[in-house]
Amino acid sequence: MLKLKNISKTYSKGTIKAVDNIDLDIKSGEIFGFLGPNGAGKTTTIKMIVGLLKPDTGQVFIDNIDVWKNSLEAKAKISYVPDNPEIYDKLKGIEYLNFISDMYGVPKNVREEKMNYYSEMFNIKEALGDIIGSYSHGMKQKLVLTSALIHDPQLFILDEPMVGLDPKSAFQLKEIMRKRCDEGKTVFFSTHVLEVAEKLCDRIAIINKGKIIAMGTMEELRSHAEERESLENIFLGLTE
Ligand SMILES: Nc1ncnc2c1ncn2[C@@H]1O[C@H](COP(=O)(O)OP(=O)(O)OP(=O)(O)O)[C@@H](O)[C@H]1O
Repeated sequence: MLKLKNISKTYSKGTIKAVDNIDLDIKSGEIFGFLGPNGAGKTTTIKMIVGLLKPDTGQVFIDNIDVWKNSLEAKAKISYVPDNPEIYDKLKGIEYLNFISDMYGVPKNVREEKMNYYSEMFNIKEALGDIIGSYSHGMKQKLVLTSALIHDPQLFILDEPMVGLDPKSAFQLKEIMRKRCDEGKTVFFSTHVLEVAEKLCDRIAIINKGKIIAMGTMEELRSHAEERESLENIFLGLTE
């Protein structure tokens, strides 16, 4: 469903190598966690996947479509929730949801059903008539999550999704992620919360200094880590 082939990205005229020749192959129905310390290259990788940053080298395929050659076709299959919900402060919540639904061509009856369902679940339904500028950080994040789920993407990409969510919303989001994968859809997310990755993910990749240094199921990661048991220990051992 998602394939990265030898992608690299440098910043500051090549002086900072943020992502260094990485490969990933994520299947439909997988929930895949992308872990790494601060500055490891997670956000840069995600931005290359969703078409916001052009890789210096390499290719990204979503459902066998090259993101940088057929970007509209590829983007129609995904939703992206960034780590910082910077959205149009002057719009009302409902206007933003309709705008995103229009972009994805979601029919009126379908969008209404999804908007109701997710905005009720995330407890923001009452606020949809207010302008986004009046929302808290968590409410903006929940609005972005709602908007990202309206067109029922085949690939759901989230950058640090648990940050800023209250425990109930974080629980609900984890349930949504798991359910989507059970339906054969794919979830790719970055996180610093190792317990979430450990409990939720089918597979995990650990990135450090732009390179993938470990990848596999929890079992596979454990088998390479001798007596180290928790993901926290494996992570600390690999990235120290
Ligand atoms: N716009 C930019 N200009 C220059 N350097 C950048 C830029 N964006 C990121 N970097 C650098 O690229 C490297 C990777 O950054 P990136 O944001 O991808 O890491 P990250 O794993 O998402 O980190 P964090 O967990 O702190 O969000 C870091 O060294 C960072 O300082």
